[in-house]
Amino acid sequence: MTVILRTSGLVHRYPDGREALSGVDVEIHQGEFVAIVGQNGSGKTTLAKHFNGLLRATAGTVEVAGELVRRQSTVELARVIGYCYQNPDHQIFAPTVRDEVRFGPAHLGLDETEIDRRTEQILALVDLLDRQDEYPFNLGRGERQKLAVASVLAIEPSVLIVDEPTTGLDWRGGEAMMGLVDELNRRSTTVIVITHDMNLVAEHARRVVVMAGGRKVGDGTPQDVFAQEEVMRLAHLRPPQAFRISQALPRLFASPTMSAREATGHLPARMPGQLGKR
Ligand SMILES: Nc1ncnc2c1ncn2[C@@H]1O[C@H](COP(=O)(O)OP(=O)(O)OP(=O)(O)O)[C@@H](O)[C@H]1O
Repeated sequence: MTVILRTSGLVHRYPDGREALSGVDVEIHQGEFVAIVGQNGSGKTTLAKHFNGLLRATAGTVEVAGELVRRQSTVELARVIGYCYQNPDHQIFAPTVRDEVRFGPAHLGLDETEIDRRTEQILALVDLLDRQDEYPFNLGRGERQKLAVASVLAIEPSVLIVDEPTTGLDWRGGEAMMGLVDELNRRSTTVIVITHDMNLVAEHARRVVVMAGGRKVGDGTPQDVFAQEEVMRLAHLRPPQAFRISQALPRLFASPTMSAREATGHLPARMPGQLGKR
């Protein structure tokens, strides 16, 4: 599989001296669906912002599509990497939904027919075609999030990075957003999702990179990573409930006196002498 993103010994120090990344090595292949997880401040966003050149490495290297990022212009990088920020309202600026989507391809210098073709196709994909003349801030939160993704997709990037895709959305909005992201990944877009949501990881990602204190502490399939107690402890993460139940069932059958709450790790297991005390 072709490597589309690679960091080697990536260190990032912010101007105030804080070291947010302390030597991160990661490789992402074309077509993957990767979740980057970790608690607040673990370095997820700092890492992702090196992929679109928004941040520059203090030390180490970042390569996008086989070329060092520092040798590529932001326009070149924008063709490969689409970045959707956590809050769509920080991204949206145009007077209409249509103009918002047209901006990216126009900035790339595409001709009008191609811009029109992409705009229509993508607005249809995110179900906003009949709202294209509206002021974007008249849309609901979920629709604004879809618009923010649409405006990135219009550039047809090979890699889509979505920071906390379901934050601020209700259950239906979250499902619609992740349905869209899944669909893009099926159509060969590489997807990187930055998230705290372990259910989302279990349901959608095929690989998970775990960050803690500016370092990569885990990397593997969700099943493998959730089972690594030390990694989960270092990152202060808890596997999703469905995973805990699937792990607990064999223990529950092996030890009929153990309660389901104990088996899934909700409470410490009772010591033999404490049976029946709770
Ligand atoms: N502009 C900045 N200036 C100084 N320090 C920063 C800046 N942005 C982030 N940091 C610090 O760098 C560290 C990593 O932050 P980062 O935002 O990458 O973490 P994160 O894992 O994405 O967190 P969250 O889940 O809260 O978004 C944190 O300690 C944070 O306070």
